[in-house]
Amino acid sequence: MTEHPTPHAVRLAGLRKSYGDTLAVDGVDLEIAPGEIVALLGPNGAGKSTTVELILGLSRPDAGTVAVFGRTPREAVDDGLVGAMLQDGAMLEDATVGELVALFASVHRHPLPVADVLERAGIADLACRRATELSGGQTQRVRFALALVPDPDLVVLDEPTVAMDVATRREFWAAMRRFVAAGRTVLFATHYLDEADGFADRIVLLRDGRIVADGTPRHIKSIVAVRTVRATVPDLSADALRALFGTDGVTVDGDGGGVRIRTNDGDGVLRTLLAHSPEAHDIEVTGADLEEAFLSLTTRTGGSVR
Ligand SMILES: Nc1ncnc2c1ncn2[C@@H]1O[C@H](COP(=O)(O)OP(=O)(O)OP(=O)(O)O)[C@@H](O)[C@H]1O
Repeated sequence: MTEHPTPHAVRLAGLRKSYGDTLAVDGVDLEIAPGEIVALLGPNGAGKSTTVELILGLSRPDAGTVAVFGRTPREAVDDGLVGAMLQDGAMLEDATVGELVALFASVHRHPLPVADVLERAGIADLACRRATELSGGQTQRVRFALALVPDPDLVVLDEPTVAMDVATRREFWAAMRRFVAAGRTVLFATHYLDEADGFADRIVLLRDGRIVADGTPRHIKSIVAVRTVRATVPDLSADALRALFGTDGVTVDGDGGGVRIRTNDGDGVLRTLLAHSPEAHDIEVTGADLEEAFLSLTTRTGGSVR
């Protein structure tokens, strides 16, 4: 690992990027310390890929700055500090996997040995396969191998496990864990909440190009403290339920036959429900999982919940 004179692996300040009328990244400030494993989580169009591209220097911000280990993205990539795995990274169709890794290695100053890369990415058995003979999940793993070639201190991955089945996904994260054990920094964009929860030690939640939450998975869950209250409520109509609970931070689905209320205040909802519905029964209150927190955070109107 390279000794770095900066406390930040990644530092984004006031970052903005538009495409025409679309504000893809809208004032992002983010500092990632060396050794952190950070998930960029957000719905479609939240700005994850755009942020990743800016960090890698693949596009330039309209405003704000990007520093990677205190350097410009370009310098960091040229110095072999960054490995990237993008959603649509090019593959040479005529080359074998081994040849492709060797080709990548030939353009880096201090590459890992090809066999080492294949081993670390868990694809030694694919070395003689041509790119055209790979499944979607295998192609993803080859892209991961290419990201490891420079023996980078920072790995940036955009939706790395797309097209991987459950077993391949598990192997991928196991390979990733081995790779980061030496204190490397990882930033990955994902839709998969379970992956962010299971692999990252910090989740940065993006919505509409802005960071709406930033913290450990536990913190993300605690700041919204979402509870789901389910009940059969035969004596209240759907309208009456919405009138009772349809305030900020509470969503009501279903009707009296089977209602589901998502709220930050489970106790309050329960008290109100019992006060207004003597016939309410089959009441069940469940705690937040990250999916609930995510839905709550990404559908809430208004400001940030940092
Ligand atoms: N090259 C581009 N040209 C025009 N608009 C773009 C371009 N790239 C992204 N956008 C727009 O910018 C916004 C952010 O897109 P981005 O791909 O960064 O989001 P994302 O969170 O990665 O989404 P997804 O999960 O669907 O990949 C979207 O509204 C998208 O349509």
